[in-house]
Amino acid sequence: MPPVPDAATPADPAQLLSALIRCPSVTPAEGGALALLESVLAPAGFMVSRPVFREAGTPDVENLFATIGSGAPHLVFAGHTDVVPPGDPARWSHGPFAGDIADGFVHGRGAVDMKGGIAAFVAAALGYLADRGGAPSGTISLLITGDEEGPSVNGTVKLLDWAAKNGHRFDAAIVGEPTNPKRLGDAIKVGRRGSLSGRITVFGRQGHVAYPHLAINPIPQLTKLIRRVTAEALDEGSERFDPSNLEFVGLDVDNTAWNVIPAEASARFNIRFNDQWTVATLEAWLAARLDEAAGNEIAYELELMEGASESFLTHSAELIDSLTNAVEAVTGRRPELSTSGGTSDARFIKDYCPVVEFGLVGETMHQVDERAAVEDLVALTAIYRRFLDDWFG
Ligand SMILES: N[C@@H](CCC[C@H](NC(=O)CCC(=O)O)C(=O)O)C(=O)O
Ligand SMILES: [Zn+2]
Ligand SMILES: [Zn+2]
Repeated sequence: MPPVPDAATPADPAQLLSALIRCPSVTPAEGGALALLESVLAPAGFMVSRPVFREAGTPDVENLFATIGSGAPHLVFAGHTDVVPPGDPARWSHGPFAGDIADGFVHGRGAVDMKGGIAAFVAAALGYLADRGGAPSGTISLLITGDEEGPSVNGTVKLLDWAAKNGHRFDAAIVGEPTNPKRLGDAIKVGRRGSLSGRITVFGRQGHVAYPHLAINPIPQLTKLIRRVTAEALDEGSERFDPSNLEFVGLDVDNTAWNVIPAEASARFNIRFNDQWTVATLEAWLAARLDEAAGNEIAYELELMEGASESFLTHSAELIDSLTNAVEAVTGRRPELSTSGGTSDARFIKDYCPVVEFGLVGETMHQVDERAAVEDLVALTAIYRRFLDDWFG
């Protein structure tokens, strides 16, 4: 088994990642991952807090905030130690929580999403501090949650509020999510599309399938509504964002019988939307089309779920240029400034300071045989280190 990294020396990112993978931190379990980070950060002089956040109806979640130095500039590295479940371990070439280092890769769940990003920024920060006699010329903080892959209720959103209440003001943030599609240096994320989930429920009248004139079947009515809202594209994209897309993700009819017309049918959807929309304009767009299709004939309800996020774009040229230059200096490639893909905890951080995202190559994230190239971990550490030297320079 690979050794736990030596806390007294700047961490080797591959060894640190291997040790983190051996902590089975499937959301919402802490799995030892935050304790391991604390054991590496505290001896280096970081003040480490481990707040636990709670909310009715959601699991309690452990989080970590570590900070060193004082005053401005205040840089925060952000990320999550929770991971998605591995599925059947027998399908993996290396145990999902074994942390094997073999064939030039660190193997295991979370290798790229995103314990690898954390290992690299911890190694970079420890190296930077060691070279500066233990103190930054400003403040470096680490904001790590155990609730990114889950409901995202007891994680970054509450940790940011906690940090603000404890007097921390950030000037810039880097999230270590895997942002590169194919090769390290492909892309920095400088914004994210918004996300809105909702449900359309059609109310019919339950009845016997042999006597349909005495019932109202909500299923064909629901399909009419679905057809209407999927009949046209939301948009064709904008200057900085991909097109918005609306996807139906579930159909729910509470009926196990073969001879009963059900009373209700509902469809769940998620919309990923660009800067041409807000949650409010999307609601109006949906309502107009649903009303038109429903007329007086279909009784329906549109519900929008809590936790929607608006799109955002980071405008800080200082932050984007510094990171771009660091990526180019190490990889020889100038990264695309991207807003594609899913959302991330940057959607919460952007309310506190400019935020950009850069991490490993995301190709194997959430897959069986997730793995990070050791070479990429070393290069990512060098990129973060270069950024630190430049930012605090
Ligand atoms: N479960 C949470 C957050 C879901 C975040 C998730 N993000 C990714 O998959 C990242 C992929 C990428 O970087 O493109 C998502 O977009 O659904 C919630 O729903 O609140
Ligand atoms: Zn992630
Ligand atoms: Zn993920």
